[in-house]
Amino acid sequence: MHILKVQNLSKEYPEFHLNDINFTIPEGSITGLIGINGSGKTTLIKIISGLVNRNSGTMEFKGESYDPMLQHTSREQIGIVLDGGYFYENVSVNDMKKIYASSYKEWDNDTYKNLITQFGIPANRKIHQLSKGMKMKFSLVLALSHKAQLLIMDEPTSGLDPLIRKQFVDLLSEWVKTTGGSVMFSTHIISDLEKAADNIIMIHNGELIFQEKTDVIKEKNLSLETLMLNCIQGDVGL
Ligand SMILES: Nc1ncnc2c1ncn2[C@@H]1O[C@H](COP(=O)(O)OP(=O)(O)OP(=O)(O)O)[C@@H](O)[C@H]1O
Repeated sequence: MHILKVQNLSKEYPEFHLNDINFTIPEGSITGLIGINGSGKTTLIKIISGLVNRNSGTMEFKGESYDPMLQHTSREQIGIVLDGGYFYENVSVNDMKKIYASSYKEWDNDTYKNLITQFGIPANRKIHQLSKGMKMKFSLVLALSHKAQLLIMDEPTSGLDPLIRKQFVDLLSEWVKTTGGSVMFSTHIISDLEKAADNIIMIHNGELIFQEKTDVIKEKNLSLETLMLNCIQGDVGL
C-alpha cells in the first residue's frame, strides 16, 4: 500500500517547468528525493505541502483524493519540515510550540516533551538563539508531535554536523519502525540516504528520472552519486 500517490503533477514558473511528475510513497518506508541544485525538489515538496499551487495533476493520501490547498484534515496528518523552518524568531521555543500546537487537533504533548528532552532543545531559549542544528531538530520534534503519518522534509540534514545527522536519521528510522509512518526527504547528502532510505526518487530539470528501491540500485552496483553525474551528462535513467 502507498500513503501518497502523485499523478501528472505539473508546475509552470516562467523559467522552470516541473513536468508531469508521477510517483508513490509506500507506507512504512523512507523515500529519498535527489537531484542537483534547481532540479525542482523544493517546488515538488512545497506543492505536496500546500505551500505552492500546482498547475495540474492529482494526489491521493491514503487512497483518497487529496488537495493540500483545500483539505486541512489530511494536511494535519502530514508533517512538514522545511529548510530554515518557518518560525517567529523572537519567541521562545516553548511559546513557539504553543502557537504551533494550537493549530493541530491531535497534538501529543507527551511525545513533544520526550523528544525535546531527548534532543536537548532548551525550551526557554528564543528561536533566533538556537543553532541551525537545534532549529532543524525543533522542526522535526514539532512535526512528530501532531501524530503525522507522513513526514515530508526539504533538506533536513543540510548544515548539520555528522553526529546530529546520525541522530536525526536514526530517529526517523526508529519513528518509521515503531509507528508505521512514512517519510520523504530531499537531500544532497547521499550517504544519509544510502543508510536510511528504502526508495529513491531522482528528478532532473523538472522531470522524474526514476523511482527505485535502494536495494535494487545497490544490486546493480550503482552509486547514487554516479547516477546523478550520469544524469547531468545526459545519460538519464537507471
Ligand atoms: N517562486 C518562484 N518563481 C519562479 N521560479 C521559481 C520559484 N521558485 C523556484 N523557482 C525556480 O524553480 C526551479 C527549481 O527550484 P527548486 O528550489 O525547486 O530546486 P531544488 O531542486 O530544490 O534546488 P536546490 O537543490 O538548489 O535547493 C529553479 O530554477 C528556481 O529558480
